[in-house]
Amino acid sequence: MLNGIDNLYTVSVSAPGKVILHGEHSVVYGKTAVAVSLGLRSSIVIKEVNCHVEPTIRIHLPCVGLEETLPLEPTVRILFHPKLEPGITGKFSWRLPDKIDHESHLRRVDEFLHQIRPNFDALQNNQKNSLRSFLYVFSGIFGSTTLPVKSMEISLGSELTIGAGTGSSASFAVCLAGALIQLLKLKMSTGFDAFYDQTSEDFNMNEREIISEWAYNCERIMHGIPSGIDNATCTFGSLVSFKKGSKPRHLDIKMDLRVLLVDSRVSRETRAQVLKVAVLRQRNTAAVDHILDACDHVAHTATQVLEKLSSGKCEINMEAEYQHLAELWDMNHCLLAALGVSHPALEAIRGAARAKGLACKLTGAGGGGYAMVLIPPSTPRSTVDSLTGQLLENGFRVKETRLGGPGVSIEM
Ligand SMILES: Nc1ncnc2c1ncn2[C@@H]1O[C@H](COP(=O)(O)OP(=O)(O)O)[C@@H](O)[C@H]1O
Ligand SMILES: C[C@@](O)(CCOP(=O)(O)O)CC(=O)O
Repeated sequence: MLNGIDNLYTVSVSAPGKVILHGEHSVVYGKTAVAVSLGLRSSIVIKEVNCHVEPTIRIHLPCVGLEETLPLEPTVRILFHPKLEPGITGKFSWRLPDKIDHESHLRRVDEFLHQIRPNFDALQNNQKNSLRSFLYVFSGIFGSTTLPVKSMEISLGSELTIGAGTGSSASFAVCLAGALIQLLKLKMSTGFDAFYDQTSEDFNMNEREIISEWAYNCERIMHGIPSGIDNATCTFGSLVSFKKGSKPRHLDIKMDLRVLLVDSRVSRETRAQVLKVAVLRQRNTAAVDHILDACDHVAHTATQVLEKLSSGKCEINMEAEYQHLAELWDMNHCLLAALGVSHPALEAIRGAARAKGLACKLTGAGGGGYAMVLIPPSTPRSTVDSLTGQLLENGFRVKETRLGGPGVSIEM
C-alpha cells in the first residue's frame, strides 16, 4: 500500500507455523519426514513513516516482550558499509542469501548491537535472537542495494506458542524476510529501477525460494544447524518432505485437514528425547531399526493417501481414505511410543480421542509437547465439542485448526 503524498509504503505479510505429520525421530536416522503448515499464523506490518526529528526504526515484538527503537542513520552507516556484495563468495546479492558470509555478517550485526545498545547482553535470549535476526535480514537485503531507507515502524505478532515445536521461529523469520522483500519490490517498482510489477498479488515461486533461504539463515542464528524443513514449510505452506542430506521438497498437495491441536502442558526438550531413542537403539539396534523403517513406510503411505484426498477425483471414497489416514496416525503414534517418546499425558489425550473414535498422534519430539487429533469431515460437531470440553477439563489446552493451508502471504 502506498501513501501518495509522501511516498511512504506499508506492507503486511503473514506466515503459518508447522507441525511434523510423520517421520519425527526416524528422520534423525535418514528416513523421510513430512511436515505440514498450521492454521495458526504470525503476522507482520512494516510501515514507513515521516520522522521529523531523528530517523529511527521502531520494532515492536509483543510475543517476546520487546519494544526497541534503533537510530536509522548509524544502522545504515555501520551495517550497509562496506557493501556485502563483494564478500568471500563474490556473488552475494539479496536474491542469493545462501551466498552471504553468514558468520562475518552475523558478527557485524552483533558488534553493532553491542555498540548501539550497551546493555544488549542483559536482554533475554529470545529477545536478543529476534533483534539479531531482524538486523541480519534488514541489512542483508537493503544493504546490498542502493535504495534509500526511511524511518519505519515494525510490529510482529503471532498466534503460535513460542518454543513449543510448532515452528514459531521459522514463521517469525519468514514473515520478516517476506515483508522486507515486499517493501524492496515496492520501492523498486516506483524508483529508478522499475523492475517489479507492483500489482502482483502474492509472492511467486522464485521469491518464495529467496524468502525461505533468508529464513533458513535466521534459523541458523536461533538453532545452529537446522534441517531446513521448518523454513520451507512456513514459506511454501502445504506439505514438505525432507530427508537428511537433501533439500526439503515442497509437495504441491492442496489439502485442508481439520485437527485438534492439544498442548499436553508437559514441557519437553527435543535434545533429551533424541538422546533417549539413541540409547534405546544402542541396546536394541535391530528392533529399533525395524521401528524406524516402519515409520518411513507410514510417512510414504500417508503422503500417498493425502495425494488422493487432495486430488478431488470423484471416484475416490473420501470416507475410506480418511479411515486409512487415521489408521496411519494411530500406527505412527504407537511406533513412537515403542521408541519411548510418549508420555502419560499424551496417552491420556489419545485415550480420550479413541473413546470418541478419533485418531491421535504426538507431533515433534514427544515426551510432552503437542498431540494432534484428526477430525474427518464426517465427524459430528457434537463429538468435537464434547472431546474438546473433556480435554479442557483435564487441564490440557486445545485449539481447533487446519493443516495444509497457504504459506507466506501478502495481506491486502
Ligand atoms: N512472534 C515472535 N516474535 C519475536 N520473536 C519470535 C517470535 N516467534 C519466535 N520468535 C523467536 O524464535 C525463538 C523460538 O524458537 P524455538 O525455540 O525454536 O521455538 P519454535 O519451536 O516455536 O520454533 C524465540 O526465542 C524468538 O527469538
Ligand atoms: C525429534 C525430531 O525428529 C523432531 C523434533 O521436532 P520439534 O522441534 O520438537 O518439533 C528431531 C529432529 O528432527 O531434529
